[in-house]
Formats: sequence, C-alpha cells, structure tokens
Amino acid sequence: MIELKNVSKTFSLKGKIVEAVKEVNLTVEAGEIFGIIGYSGAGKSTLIRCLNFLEVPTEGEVIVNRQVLNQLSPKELRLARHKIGMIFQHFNLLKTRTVFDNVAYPLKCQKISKEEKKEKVLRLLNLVGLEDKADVYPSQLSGGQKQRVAIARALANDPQVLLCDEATSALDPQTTKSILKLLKEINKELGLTIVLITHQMEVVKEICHKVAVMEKGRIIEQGNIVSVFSNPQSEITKDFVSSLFQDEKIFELLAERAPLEELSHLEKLVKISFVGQQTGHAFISKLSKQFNVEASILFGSIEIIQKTPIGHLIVSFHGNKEEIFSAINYLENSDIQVEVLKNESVA
Ligand SMILES: Nc1ncnc2c1ncn2[C@@H]1O[C@H](COP(=O)(O)OP(=O)(O)OP(=O)(O)O)[C@@H](O)[C@H]1O
Repeated sequence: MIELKNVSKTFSLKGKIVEAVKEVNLTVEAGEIFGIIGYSGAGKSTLIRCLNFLEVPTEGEVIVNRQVLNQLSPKELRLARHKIGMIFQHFNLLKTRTVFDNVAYPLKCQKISKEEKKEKVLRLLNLVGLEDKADVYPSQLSGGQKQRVAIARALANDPQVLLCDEATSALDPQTTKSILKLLKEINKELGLTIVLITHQMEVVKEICHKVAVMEKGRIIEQGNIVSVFSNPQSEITKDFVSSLFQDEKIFELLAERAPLEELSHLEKLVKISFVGQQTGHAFISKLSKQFNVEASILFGSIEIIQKTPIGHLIVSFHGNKEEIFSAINYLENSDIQVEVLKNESVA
C-alpha cells in the first residue's frame, strides 16, 4: 500500500544543512495500523509529510497505492492526495465554519448534489459520534470532539490511507483512549490503512500492528509490535519499552528497598521478561522444585500487547551459585529473557 524507497529529506537553514530524514525504507501493508515513534527532532513529522508530498523528499521514491508520487503531475498529485487523509495535533479546523461545513469542505470540488453532500456529512458525523454537533463552531467543542471533526473531515474523500501527525498529543489520557478506539474502529470497518507518528509508547501499544523507531532521521528498528516490545534491540527502543513497563520506577523502589550491595553471596536479583500465556509464576515454582533455588517476585508488570501478555518481573534468587546458574540456564532455554541486575542497573 505504501512504500518508501531510500527516502531522504534535507533542509537548509541559515546556511546549514539539516538532514531531517535519512535513507528511510519502509513498507506499510494495506489495512495495517503502522506507528512511527521517536523523540522530538527525530524526523517523524518530516517523514509522515513525505508520505503525501507535503514535504517533497530530496531523494528517494514514495509509492502510495501503486502510484509513484514523484512521477505525478501537480494535478495528478492533487487527486492522489484526496485518497490520503491527514489529521494533526492541533486539529487545524476552520474556526469560522460550523462542524458541518468543516466536514463538507473537502467535498467542494466533488460533483455531487447538495442532498448527497448533506447525507455524506451527516453519515461521517454519525461515524465519529458527533451527529448532534453539526451546527456548532469548533470553539464550542472539547479537544476530543475537535479531533473527531478532523477525522470526519479527513474521511470525506473516502481515503485509503489516513496519516495521523501526533493526533492525540494535545489530549488528556482518557480522551486519547477514546480517539484511539475510534481510529481502531475506522481501521476495521473501513479497512483504512493508518500511519501515525507519536512520541508516546502508550499510543503504539494501544492500536499499532507494526512500529518503526526513528532516531536522527533514520529508522533504526522496525517490526510487529509484539516482537519489538518483547525483544527491543536498540538502546532507544529499550528506553521506550522500559517507559511502558515503568522499569525506571521499579528500579527506584528497588534501590530504596533492597540495595544490591546488601545482597548476600547466596542471592541474585534478576529481571525476567516473558511473552505469551506462560506466566512467570509457573516457572518460578519450578525453580524451587527442580533447582533448589528459592525465587521471590519483588516487582512485576504485565502489559497486554495485541492480545499477547508481555511481562517484566524483578525476582530475587536465593541458592548456591551453581544452582542459580542452572536455574537461569533453564529459564533462557524456555525462551524467557533473564538479565542479572548489577548495581549500575538500579542506580
Ligand atoms: N522546514 C524546516 N526547515 C529546517 N529544518 C527543519 C524543517 N522542518 C524540520 N526541520 C528539522 O528537521 C529535524 C526533524 O524535525 P521533525 O519535526 O521532523 O522531527 P520530529 O521527530 O517530528 O520532532 P517533534 O516531535 O518535536 O515534532 C529537526 O532538526 C528540525 O529542526
């Protein structure tokens, strides 16, 4: 559905070259919800704007729905853009127009009757749950309602792709959830392909099927979210995943309650990460039976990612060195990741 081939975008700013996007290769399949995550300045906005040529790449090709955007005439590009809807962090609604007129705005060039237009706008408002707000102005709406209007407007031309540029960043957590739920429903009901950029791992966790991580203009890691969340490779991805599991807070508590330097030579603190239905508990009870290692869970956090549980547990092992070593070996052979915590990991 969407393919980026070696896409780069550079800006020149006060005589300096800024490489905002560098050699990005990306494929988004039809019907997918694809998240691009990265810290501020990573190049996310520039990249998503390259997908509809709001930014024209300096190098590389952008292919959307089998059309190479680089090869289109200005008129063809305008038509192609009708099939690529976009929503923004600050909604970008027309303040002096009613909700109805905002949603109807993209239909102004379409050759459809007044009745058809009215029917379509009301259907879209119904889809986003705002059928009773047709006659009000954006200033009379909450942030979540404004974003719903923006979504209805973005769907007016029946796009195949919806681009979401930090669409929930200005919303509170509850409203964010409701907007993400709406995007999920639209993805399912209309088969719409969604590409979103965000700096919030919660957003990726909530709705994405796949995720790409961006740093300094490059995609440094990508894949389906269960594999990226359960086995992050790069430092920055590990940071994002840790933020979701609140590892930092756990380590702070750990440092307060059970300083590593106070562990006896018979104790080891480990972080266990597991995926799927296997629970940490089942393994832990096995350890005491099979290896004579007493294991106590000090902290734990489990996230359900696309219906798959992923867990992080901080466990204290008590036993002799060889037995602990065999227990860790056993866990690793059972596809459980084990990281022995050292002083610096909890400091
Ligand atoms: N029009 C522009 N002219 C010059 N430099 C730009 C322009 N747009 C973006 N940049 C630079 O490109 C880099 C990437 O910016 P971009 O906005 O794409 O990152 P981002 O990941 O979306 O960040 P944020 O989350 O803060 O919006 C930054 O260094 C930024 O200053």
